[in-house]
Amino acid sequence: MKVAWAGSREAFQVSDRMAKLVANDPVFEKFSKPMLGRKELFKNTLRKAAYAWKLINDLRLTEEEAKWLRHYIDEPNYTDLHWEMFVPAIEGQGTKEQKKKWLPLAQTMQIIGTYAQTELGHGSNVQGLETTATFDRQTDEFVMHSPTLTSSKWWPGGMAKVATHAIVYARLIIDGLFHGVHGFIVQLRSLEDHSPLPGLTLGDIGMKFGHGTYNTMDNGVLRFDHVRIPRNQMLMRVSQVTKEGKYAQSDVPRQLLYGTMVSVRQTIVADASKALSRAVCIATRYSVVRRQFGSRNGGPETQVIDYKTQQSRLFPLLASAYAFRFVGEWLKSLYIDVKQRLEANDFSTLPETHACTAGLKALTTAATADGIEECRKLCGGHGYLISSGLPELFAFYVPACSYEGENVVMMLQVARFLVKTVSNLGYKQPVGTAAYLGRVTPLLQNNCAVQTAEDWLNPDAILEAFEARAARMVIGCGERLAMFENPEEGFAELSIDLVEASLAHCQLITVSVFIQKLNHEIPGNGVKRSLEVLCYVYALFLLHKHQGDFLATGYLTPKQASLANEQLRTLYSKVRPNAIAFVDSFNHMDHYLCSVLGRYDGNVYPKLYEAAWKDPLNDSDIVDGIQQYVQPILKQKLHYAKL
Ligand SMILES: CC/C=C\C/C=C\C/C=C\C/C=C\C=C\C(=O)SCCNC(=O)CCNC(=O)[C@H](O)C(C)(C)COP(=O)(O)OP(=O)(O)OC[C@H]1O[C@@H](n2cnc3c(N)ncnc32)[C@H](O)[C@@H]1OP(=O)(O)O
Ligand SMILES: Cc1cc2nc3c(=O)[nH]c(=O)nc-3n(C[C@H](O)[C@H](O)[C@H](O)COP(=O)(O)OP(=O)(O)OC[C@H]3O[C@@H](n4cnc5c(N)ncnc54)[C@H](O)[C@@H]3O)c2cc1C
Repeated sequence: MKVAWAGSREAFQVSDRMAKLVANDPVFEKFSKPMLGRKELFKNTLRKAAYAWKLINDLRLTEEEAKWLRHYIDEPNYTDLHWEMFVPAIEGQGTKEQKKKWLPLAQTMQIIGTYAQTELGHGSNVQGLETTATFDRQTDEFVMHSPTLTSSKWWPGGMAKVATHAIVYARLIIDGLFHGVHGFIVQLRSLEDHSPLPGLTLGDIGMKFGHGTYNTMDNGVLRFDHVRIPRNQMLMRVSQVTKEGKYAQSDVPRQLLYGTMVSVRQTIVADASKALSRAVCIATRYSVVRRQFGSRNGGPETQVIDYKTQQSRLFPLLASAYAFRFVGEWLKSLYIDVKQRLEANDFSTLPETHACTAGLKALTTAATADGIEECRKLCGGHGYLISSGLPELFAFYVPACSYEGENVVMMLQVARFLVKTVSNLGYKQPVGTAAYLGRVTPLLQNNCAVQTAEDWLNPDAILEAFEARAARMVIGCGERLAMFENPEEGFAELSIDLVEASLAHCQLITVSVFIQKLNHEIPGNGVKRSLEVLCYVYALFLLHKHQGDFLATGYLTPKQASLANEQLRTLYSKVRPNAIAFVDSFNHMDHYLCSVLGRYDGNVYPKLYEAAWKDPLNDSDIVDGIQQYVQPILKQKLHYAKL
């Protein structure tokens, strides 16, 4: 099961080796992080990042190994932006000459980059960005400027104190004419003494939600006061500006300017399963240790995992972790394919890839953020302690619902893709994840054939149910949209329904990828049979949660919906004996979990007791402030006390 989770034996070995390397190196200790102030926290992260870079070089780690190493260090920092956004932006949007000049510098970290797109006034609406890049023909330069307060770049990670360079997105102006938003490579700091270059205002945007997690990152603010950069620092794969000031667009679609976001959204989907599996591992292990009620004849109380209600909250999350792992893997292969096509100037699959990365990013991050919080509640009161590992994990994870495309905005992008697919149905056969929309007649006409709870243990029945629900919701939206004279007005008016239809489409993708994985990629019977149970749990849980959709579209009868729920209850009993094996298969080490409740050895209570004594308040019996502020209250005889 560990190999099935990792994707291959080799993938398991790489990840396992890097997890151990990090766990066994005292430099990467992280239990004390919550006690550090912001400056110490930040410096500590700089120290770890520098040490990690040394290890990567000394041990000659591969790119894959380096990624795992950074992952297990488990502290957001400037290197994330450098490797995941700055470098890919140059790779995807730079010309051959630009790549030749900038990539070697970036790949050896002689320069450190960030991705400066979002501004104080605009994040989602990229075309609304206000920073300007005005071409000056006399000097063959662009003049970068922040004309308003709201045009201040705001949020880019690593920008406040570390990055030496940034890809800055700005409106291109030539001879007073706007030519849309483009990316520019801008140097931010001196490579000698790290001071900000003239004309730039740089700073940190302030503390963020949680304590020891995202505050390790220096998210920054940046303002330009007429800063000049050479013309050849505009990323020119998509559009070019000549030294005469002529603007030209190549055959490459404009959307490629957004290509870095597609790449990172794919990574975020692949990472969702890491965060969810971590929370589920903690909650499952603790639910086996924790006992409440049910003692008979002085025997032990019931393990809380044996309560059906606990199972009904926990096991769908366990199943979701596996579903997200597999859909993340699938999306990665889709992305690798599109990347190769883009390099060869084949842009045909870009719209579908954009819809998949946007929609699955929204689906997986929302479910993971909610799932982590549910896991905290599944651990009762102790889940609220920092030492449970869950509050910090939640604080770290929850911004994923906003960054790299706010989730609702992303679902609306999926809706645009679906509406377009439906409106082209007459003359263009949909393919890939939208292929089912090419079979609308049977999907709209046939109803569910399930008659018993056992009938739900059938991948074909499940797939057809999810396809019919999505098709009916999408087609329904299409029909209602057609009633509007102005399609954009219609889209805005129906946006709530469109987001729900997009969610149905994305859930269909996750369910069908899970089934596909079982049918074609899991060898042997033992692992396959166990995963099958989780696959059914995932699908029937979604069906139960969204039964309103399935009933309202007329595909299911109330009786069939209730049979699905009956089957789900039975499935929970089948998950229970393997619950610990399922979470052990994630291969998460105690260092990575950073949770007293989720310890591999289950030794929760003594360690929880021990951890409490490490709190700085327990350094002495009488702490600073008691004599000054508490003793006087005790000693004074105040007015009301006399009455
Ligand atoms: C660094 C990360 C490391 C590891 C990952 C793990 C953890 C992450 C850790 C930390 C996070 C750190 C960094 C976070 C960074 C950021 O957040 S960077 C900023 C990200 N910003 C956004 O995501 C902005 C969201 N907005 C947009 O993407 C777009 O503007 C839009 C809302 C999608 C589209 O806007 P609009 O409606 O105005 O449309 P147009 O711009 O006119 O688009 C027209 C057509 O193009 C299609 N389109 C849009 N985007 C894309 C795309 N990316 N690829 C392909 N096609 C695209 C759009 O659908 C339209 O199509 P049409 O309808 O067919 O014409
Ligand atoms: C931790 C973190 C790290 C970040 N790192 C970076 C970085 O490195 N570089 C960078 O450039 N940016 C970064 N960002 C910024 C991030 O990309 C944006 O915050 C994100 O894209 C969301 O945009 P917004 O803040 O403008 O949200 P808004 O769009 O203002 O969202 C506010 C609300 O409006 C709704 N809304 C907006 N538009 C629509 C619409 N058309 N229809 C319906 N509802 C709508 C949204 O659903 C949401 O509920 C980071 C943000 C965070 C939190």
